[in-house]
Amino acid sequence: MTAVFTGAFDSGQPLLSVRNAGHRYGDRFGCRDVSFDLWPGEVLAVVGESGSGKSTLLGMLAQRLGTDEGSIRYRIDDQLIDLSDLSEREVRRLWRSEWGFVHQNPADGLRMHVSGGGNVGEPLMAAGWRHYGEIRTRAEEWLKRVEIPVDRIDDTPATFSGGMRQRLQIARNLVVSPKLVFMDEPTSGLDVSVQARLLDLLRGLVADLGLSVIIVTHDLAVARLISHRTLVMKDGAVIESDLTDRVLDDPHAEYTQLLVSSILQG
Ligand SMILES: Nc1ncnc2c1ncn2[C@@H]1O[C@H](COP(=O)(O)OP(=O)(O)OP(=O)(O)O)[C@@H](O)[C@H]1O
Repeated sequence: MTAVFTGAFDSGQPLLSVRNAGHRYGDRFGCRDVSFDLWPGEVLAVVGESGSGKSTLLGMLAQRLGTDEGSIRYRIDDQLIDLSDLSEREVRRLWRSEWGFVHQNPADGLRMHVSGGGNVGEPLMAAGWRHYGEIRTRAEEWLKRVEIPVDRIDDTPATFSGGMRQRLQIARNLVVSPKLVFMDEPTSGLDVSVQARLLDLLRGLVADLGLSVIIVTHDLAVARLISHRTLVMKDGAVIESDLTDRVLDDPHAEYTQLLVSSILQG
């Protein structure tokens, strides 16, 4: 079953607007001529085989890689602002209050020697929360929400299972109610049964919080389950993009047909 988009098209403007954007490594483009709009509450999957440019695109959107051509605009106070016009300080503010990034490897997004509760509480402190009791209460709520037993609150993620670590990383990202969350293969390091449970949880949270998400995955089943729309990449370019059901049930590009049929045969 695909996620059903009930998002806020009536909000007038997209949250993110990307036009002809590209990033170059030396004299070669890692991704090029990418254009799309992302709406509030919408989940966009970026799929394609290894080397197709998914990570480059995500890195560029998340301002970790430069935008060498085209533009990436983000809605701030009802205006679409070109992200390349923002200062580093303004981009840091977005990370503190409006953006999240869920890494494939939870260790890249967690502080492994800080307690589980501390990992969830830190972003709240960075956002200005000062009252210890309130921070702890909110951390407990989020541990429950991501199905981590609250009696593990003082344990470090180094003592958690892979699935628990990934759920903790999700809680750390979502506790400050971001608007836009980037996800880089968030389920791919996990066992299949753990993946299914995590995806289910993620899908529920994303819908409840009305998050906009850009999720990179090589797994079309993940795209099917969680995303409203899918971009298919090949050789750094977007070769097909549409509602996820349409792309997966009736792929137009020959490359997408191959991707889909290789999954069906696999
Ligand atoms: N740091 C880099 N320096 C030079 N070229 C790079 C660098 N990172 C990626 N590339 C090239 O950019 C292109 C896109 O790579 P990218 O990592 O974005 O693909 P991907 O779809 O994310 O692959 P994977 O699924 O394996 O992570 C590839 O040709 C790759 O070799």
